[in-house]
Amino acid sequence: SWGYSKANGPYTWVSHFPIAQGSRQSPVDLRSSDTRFDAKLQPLNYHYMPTSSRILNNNGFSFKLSFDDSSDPCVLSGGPLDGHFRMNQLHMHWGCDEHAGSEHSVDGNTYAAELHMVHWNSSKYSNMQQAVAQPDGLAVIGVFIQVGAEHKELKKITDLLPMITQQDSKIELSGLNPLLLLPCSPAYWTYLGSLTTPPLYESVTWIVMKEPLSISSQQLEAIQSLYSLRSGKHERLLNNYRPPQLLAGREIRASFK
Ligand SMILES: O=C(Nc1cc(S(=O)(=O)[N+](=O)[O-])cc([N+](=O)[O-])c1O)Nc1c(F)c(F)c(F)c(F)c1F
Ligand SMILES: [Zn+2]
Repeated sequence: SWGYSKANGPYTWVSHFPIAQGSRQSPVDLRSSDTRFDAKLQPLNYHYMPTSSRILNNNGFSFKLSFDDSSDPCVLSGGPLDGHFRMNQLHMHWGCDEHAGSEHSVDGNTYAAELHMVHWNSSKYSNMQQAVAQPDGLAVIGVFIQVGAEHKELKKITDLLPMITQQDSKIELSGLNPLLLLPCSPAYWTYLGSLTTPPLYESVTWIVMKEPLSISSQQLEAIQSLYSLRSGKHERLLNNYRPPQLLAGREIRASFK
């Protein structure tokens, strides 16, 4: 199946997922020459509260936190969005060194990692599975991550990663507050794009926060070590980020000047 190695990585995905060459693929380079300040963009509106979740090592080389979105859900609205979007899960993309690992880039600059908070359109659809392939089905908040001071809230996740190094292992985590995973500044870019992993559905309204979060180098190592521990031997570390795709005439709007 697909992955991130030479044999099954991003440049091979088109053979099983032809939409990989579609006209609204993600990620993209957020080039200032392609972005336009849009004064009509509303502020983002989060109704996020501490919630219970489960961390799953979903394929041996990444992890995702699934939220129980049946009880009091974490809901996103405002910004470029019509209606309410319920948070379904969050996960990360990263690389081998601290200067590459994010999926989006800013004028060609990449960060150590990128956090994705995946929400589905609960105003129009009844569950994630129904929404995931619809053009207005998903909203994903992307948050850049750089190495610096330790991040207390992300520590609740990075401290648990050594316990889920085996594929399909999972662990409960309650009391994570997604609000604390967002940067202080409300500034964001938004554009219409896709999932960045197969099946690459063109169903995502992307909202990429301008201000990065900082995590400690120990926290980044805990994230990066998820892969090498799985294979037992100290294999080359993994990159699980897709390279930038063609903007193909799309506009990127900025909520800030
Ligand atoms: O865990 C993942 N889940 C996931 C990703 C996206 S996404 O990355 O396409 N996205 O849009 O954020 C969208 C949805 N979704 O439900 O919509 C997802 O469930 N994907 C994932 C993965 F399977 C890997 F093998 C890997 F190495 C990695 F880094 C990953 F991020
Ligand atoms: Zn992602």
